[in-house]
This record gives sequence, structure tokens and C-alpha cells, in this order.
Amino acid sequence: MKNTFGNQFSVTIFGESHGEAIGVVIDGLAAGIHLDMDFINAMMDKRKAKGRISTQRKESDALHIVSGYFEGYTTGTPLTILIENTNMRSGDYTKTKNRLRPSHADYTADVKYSGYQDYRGGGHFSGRITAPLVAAGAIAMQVLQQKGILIGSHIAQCHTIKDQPFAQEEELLEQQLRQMNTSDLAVLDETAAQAMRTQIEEAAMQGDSVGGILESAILHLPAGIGEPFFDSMESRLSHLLFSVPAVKGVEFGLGFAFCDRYGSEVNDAIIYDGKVKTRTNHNGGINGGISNGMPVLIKTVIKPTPSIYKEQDTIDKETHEAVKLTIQGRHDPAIIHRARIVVDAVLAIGILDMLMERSATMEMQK
Ligand SMILES: Cc1cc2nc3c(=O)[nH]c(=O)nc-3n(C[C@H](O)[C@H](O)[C@H](O)COP(=O)(O)O)c2cc1C
Ligand SMILES: C=C(O[C@@H]1CC(C(=O)O)=C[C@@H](OP(=O)(O)O)[C@H]1O)C(=O)O
Repeated sequence: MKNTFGNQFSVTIFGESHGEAIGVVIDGLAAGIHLDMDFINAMMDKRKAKGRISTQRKESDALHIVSGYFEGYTTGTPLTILIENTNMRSGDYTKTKNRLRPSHADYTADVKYSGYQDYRGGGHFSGRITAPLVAAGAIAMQVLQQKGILIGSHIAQCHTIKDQPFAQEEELLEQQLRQMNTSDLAVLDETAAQAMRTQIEEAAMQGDSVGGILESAILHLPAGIGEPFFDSMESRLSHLLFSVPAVKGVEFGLGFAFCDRYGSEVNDAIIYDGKVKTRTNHNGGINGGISNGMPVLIKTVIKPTPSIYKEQDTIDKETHEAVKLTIQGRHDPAIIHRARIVVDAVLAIGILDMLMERSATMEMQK
């Protein structure tokens, strides 16, 4: 299915950045779940553009639940959420309509949709469509939290500034996740946070943009979730992560850093401490595509925002002549601080879907 993800907990997203509204249809929610709107809105708030480090397009992202919800509880039928677009400046895109933005989806959208796509603001390819994704992820997160599962991320690196890494010790990691989940700028080290802000603001002043790396963790996930090959936990989570605009790389555990290590250095010794555990967690909580009960550890690379104000080389899509592009409009000088909650949201969607698959199999056959 093209615009839908999930087998048991499925989300279908729709809308364009400059259309009337964007939204999501969620299927697979049980009847009788009391939605914690304060929790859901707090997650929505973390994606919002704030200050000089974000786009100046301000949207309230108010959630209008139009189906599947009655008197504070889910009904068990498809839950549809609409989010109105209220602050568009479509004129910014008129003059440069034929000039394909380097690194954005203007060219690929044009080829795929034969020129019928809504080009304003990147249309359906806009980061704006991650707002309904966060709404769906917040609902999934609420369900997971009731099962004791905790998900969170921090900005491990923004351009050249590094945060301290997540703690390896589980109790400390849990504290850090809880701290990040109440922070607006998800950085552990306050000095690094300030340096990141400065670097983003400096890039913005130059008409440029920066990217970075998010580090995420999933805690208290039981062992045994996932499938051996095509639906391995890595496959399912990276499928979702690569759906987020501007994500260009994902790694689990040591990831690419495995390349120059000996097996004897990076094999995770198995121990028993009330339950089966590993002494180290280089594999990021997953073996054979299946969770092993240790924290699931993921890194995600977010590229610098494609729409920059410096002059760029491109072509006119009608004439194919080489032209210069100077954009107008309101863009994020960095995406990473807003994408962090989108990453948490898609991880929650993926984990809930996999847990529901597992429990459906066990319930029916055991
Ligand atoms: C939360 C969020 C905000 C974004 N803001 C912008 C933006 O202001 N300007 C822009 O050009 N791209 C922005 N992007 C990224 C583009 O949407 C994305 O790079 C583009 O759709 C091309 O997709 P790709 O980078 O995955 O290839 C944003 C992405 C996210 C997740
Ligand atoms: C509006 C949001 O982000 C937008 C993401 C985006 C893009 O190209 O991805 C481009 C800009 O929007 P516009 O269509 O107005 O140029 C950003 O402001 C949002 O995330 O809510």
C-alpha cells in the first residue's frame, strides 16, 4: 500500500503543505482507549517551529479528530485526524515554479506525477506531512507507555557540535530518555545545546542550512519481537525512518563502526541477571531481526535542509536550460531538532505494530 504503513496498527497519511488540510487515518486501535490529549499535544508541540532555528511559518497544528472517537474514548473504527494548514504563503513558489530545487523532491515529484502534483511548498513531499505522523505516533506511544515501553531521542550531533552519547547503563539511560522527553531541544549537555543553537543561527544568517545525527533508544521492549528476514526489526524500523523526509542514513547499535573491529571486541557477552542480558550492547538490542530484551539503539542521519537562500545551479524544467535559483519562502535552517520527535513517533508506530502482530499470533495459536 502506497500511503499506508502497518499490518495491525496501520497509519495512512495524506495532504499537501499548501492544501486545505493534512491528516492521518489510524486503523487497528482497540475500542475504549482513553486518549490523553495533553500527552498527544505535548508531542505535537515538540515538532512545532520555534525561534530563529526553525521556519518562520507558524502553524498551531490543532488536532481535529473527525472519526473513531466518541466521548473521550476510541470507538475501534478508523480514527481520522485532520490538521488545518493556516499559514501558507503560496506566492513564494510562483516565480520559481519551473526551477527545480536541488535536493528537494521537485524533480522526482514532477516525473512521478506527470506535472499534476501540487508544487507549492513541496506539496505532499513536505516535512509538514510529518505533523499527522507525530499525532499517530503519539497515540502509539501512549499505548506503549502503558506497557512500560519507553522511547526517546537526542541530537547526538548537529553539524560539527557533538552532544554527550547516551549512557550505556540502563537506569541512567532511562533517566536521560525521560529528561529528553520533556525537553524542547533534545540535547543532554547544555553547553552543546547552546553551541548547536548558535551554529544553526549562523548557518541561517548565511542563507545556509545544517544537518546532524539523532540517537534514539527503546527501553523495556520484551525479547522475541520481530521476524527473521524481510520483517526483521531493523527492516521495519528503518522502513519507517526512511519515510521521514530528509533522513538519509540509519544504523543499529555500533552500525558502520563495526567495520574495523574484531569479533572478540564487539560480540556481546551473554549473562544472567534475573533475566538473560548481554554485558555490552553493540548489536543495539536486536539479533537475527528479533529483539533480545536489551535497549534497542538507533542512529538516524538528517541531511541539511535542501531549501537554502544561497544562489544555486539548476535547470528550468520546461526548457531544460541551465538557470540560477534563488528561493523565497520560509524554511528551517536545520531540521534535526524538529525531526527528533518525528523519529520517536515512527519508532512508536513500528514497535506497536510488531507487538500487536506478536500478540495476535500467540493469542490465536497458543
Ligand atoms: C520536520 C521537517 C521539516 C522540514 N522543513 C523543510 C524546510 O523548511 N525546507 C525544505 O526544503 N525541506 C524541509 N524538510 C525536508 C524536505 O521535506 C525533504 O528534504 C524533501 O522532501 C526531500 O526528501 P528527501 O530529503 O528525503 O530526499 C523538512 C523535513 C522535516 C522532517
Ligand atoms: C510548515 C512546516 O514545515 C515546512 C516544511 C517544508 C518542506 O519543504 O519540507 C517547507 C516549509 O514550508 P512551506 O511549504 O511553507 O514552504 C516549512 O515551513 C511544518 O513542518 O509544519
